[in-house]
Amino acid sequence: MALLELCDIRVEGLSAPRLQSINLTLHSGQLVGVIGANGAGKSSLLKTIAGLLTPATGHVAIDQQPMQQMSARQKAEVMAYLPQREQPQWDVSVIELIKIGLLQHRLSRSEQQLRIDQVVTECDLVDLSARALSTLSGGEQQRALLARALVGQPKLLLCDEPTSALDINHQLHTMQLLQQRSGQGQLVLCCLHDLPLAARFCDQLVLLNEGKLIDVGAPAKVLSDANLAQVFGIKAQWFCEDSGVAWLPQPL
Ligand SMILES: Nc1ncnc2c1ncn2[C@@H]1O[C@H](COP(=O)(O)OP(=O)(O)OP(=O)(O)O)[C@@H](O)[C@H]1O
Repeated sequence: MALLELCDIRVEGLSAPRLQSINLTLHSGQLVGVIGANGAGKSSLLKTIAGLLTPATGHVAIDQQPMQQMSARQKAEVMAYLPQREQPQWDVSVIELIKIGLLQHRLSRSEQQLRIDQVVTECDLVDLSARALSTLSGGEQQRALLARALVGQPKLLLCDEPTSALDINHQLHTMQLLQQRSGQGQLVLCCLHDLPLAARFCDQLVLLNEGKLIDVGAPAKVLSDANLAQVFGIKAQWFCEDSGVAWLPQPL
């Protein structure tokens, strides 16, 4: 059964629609990469699913339930959203930030502590947990914000460029973590600019261009020569091993 359904979504922009004619059905237990050039509509798609942008037409359903009919608590229980950029409003500590991710969840104190300890370890925050957010580097803040999104173990996890500020070790670790979460049954949807990373870790890719859905499917299918040329204006040589994927991109 589909966890997420988008039906004929259109989101208006200033001079052109940010999203148009988007139809998409995704199932639980998948890590899905959203790819496309700057301005393609990736963040707009995640914001629409998160309920932060209201479509002019169409609807979003999560677990068969139209999102417009869901209360704030229901939404918080079922999904978490990691924005592309977030300037934390309060200079809380890492632990206090992570606890915000549990506010709408009814859990015992011991279960809360278990979940917090788990994400602190998973996001490599053990030595940073008492630090105020303002004292962290950009990548450390990104890991703290990811921990806040992970801690509620939502059915639907929306991550907008979760690896953009991370060093290579933390990029790999974060993608493995997201893959692990999808393996446990969550649907993880994440915007990525790093196409080899997307090809290596994602079960499916969603390719957007100028607000339209161009292709959906396995990375090998979506990262075709024709799609790379049309959307990014590049050609690429790919090197695929069991241990990973690399590429040599060139402008057309
Ligand atoms: N607040 C806004 N109001 C109007 N238009 C917007 C707004 N934010 C973004 N847009 C426009 O919507 C389109 C899609 O933007 P979006 O941020 O979704 O792209 P993106 O694929 O996430 O890009 P990037 O890779 O640069 O993050 C772009 O044309 C952008 O200029």
